[in-house]
Amino acid sequence: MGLQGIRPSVSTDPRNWEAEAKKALSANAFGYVAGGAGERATMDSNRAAFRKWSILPRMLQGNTHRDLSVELFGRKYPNPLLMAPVGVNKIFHNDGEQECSVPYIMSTAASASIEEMAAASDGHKWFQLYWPMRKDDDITISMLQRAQKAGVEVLVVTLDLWALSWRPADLDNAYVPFFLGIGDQIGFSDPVFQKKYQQQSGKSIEDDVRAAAMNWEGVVFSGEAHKWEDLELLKANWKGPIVLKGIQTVEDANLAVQHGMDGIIVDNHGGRQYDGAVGSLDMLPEIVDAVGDKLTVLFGSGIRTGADVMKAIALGAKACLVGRPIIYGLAADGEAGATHVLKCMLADLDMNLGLVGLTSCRDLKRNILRRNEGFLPHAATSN
Ligand SMILES: Cc1cc2nc3c(=O)[nH]c(=O)nc-3n(C[C@H](O)[C@H](O)[C@H](O)COP(=O)(O)O)c2cc1C
Ligand SMILES: O=C(O)C(=O)c1ccccc1
Repeated sequence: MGLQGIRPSVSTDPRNWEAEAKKALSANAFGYVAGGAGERATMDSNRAAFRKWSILPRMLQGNTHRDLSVELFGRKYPNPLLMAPVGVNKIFHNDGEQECSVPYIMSTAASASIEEMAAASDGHKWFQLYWPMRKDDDITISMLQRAQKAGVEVLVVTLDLWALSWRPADLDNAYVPFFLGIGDQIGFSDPVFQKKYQQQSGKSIEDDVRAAAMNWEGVVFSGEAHKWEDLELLKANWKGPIVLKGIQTVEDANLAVQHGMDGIIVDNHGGRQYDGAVGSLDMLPEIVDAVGDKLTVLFGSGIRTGADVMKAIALGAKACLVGRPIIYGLAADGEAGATHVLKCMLADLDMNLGLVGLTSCRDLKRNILRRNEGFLPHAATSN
């Protein structure tokens, strides 16, 4: 469209998306999406980690046509991007959850029920679990059964948010969207939760949505941590691949293998959960070296450009999760804006892959990268 003189309604430059979302959102909603834990040092490390690697471009490769497809858990995907699970989507735009050629990992904290999201999607379906404590195993099992019935193929279990972190932006704004009942639809529509809540409180959810929201948050973010052995419950109640989200060390990656997991997502929640930590991409190579031939390694946190995707895949990830950029697009222009951001990232990936001489995601190996020692070309920091 740019070549026909039509300016896009949302920028094509990944560095502008956050600012465009800021213009469109309330200060509370913007603080929630753009914010992170503590002084956001983990967020900065996530971006800086990409600058430690540079791509080696090759010429005269005859690679006019490129193939971005990848295979995950025995199924083919048209490209290596996945929409990261993102909760409370309704605070960013009324369109809430949306659909395009990139699979959407439905969040437990989504603004719609599992059944509604599944009905709106004709592609591969993934579901991300915020995992209730053992006293609420019946609710966990109910959510898994609903997801399975709705046609979900892959279960993603998020490990790094069993309690909400210290997030100064939200604390200063006194803003907790899910206490207002936003992002609680999966709980509110769950028959086992409904029954338990009625028995405990003598009330129905509609009687007092705020009280029900507090109760549901107590179920999913109780502040109590699970143990590795607890994964047996999920294995016994899920037919299909299970992927652990939030792995950042070789030790935990090895434990995921020992506990029979099918995949891991090397991801630190986009720096939203703990501060002063290592950049997610910094940990990818050694984790892939340890477990890459035993389970599927996916990557997330800090992905903004096609080059970022190339680096993560060259370092051994099979696909990449994109979080905030899609929400920024959603905020700026609803479903069209979210789709625009994804299309920009895919076009950037395709052109960049081609112009450095590659034909397919399968060509993305470590030998296309050079590690930058010492000088690092500017590490972008967030707002
Ligand atoms: C507003 C927002 C809500 C999120 N909600 C969830 C969620 O419900 N479940 C989850 O596993 N991760 C959640 N995440 C984390 C993302 O799935 C992902 O790990 C992170 O955004 C990746 O980093 P990036 O934003 O730098 O791409 C959320 C992230 C954001 C920005
Ligand atoms: O904000 C988040 O990072 C997140 O994962 C979340 C947690 C609870 C509700 C919505 C999103």
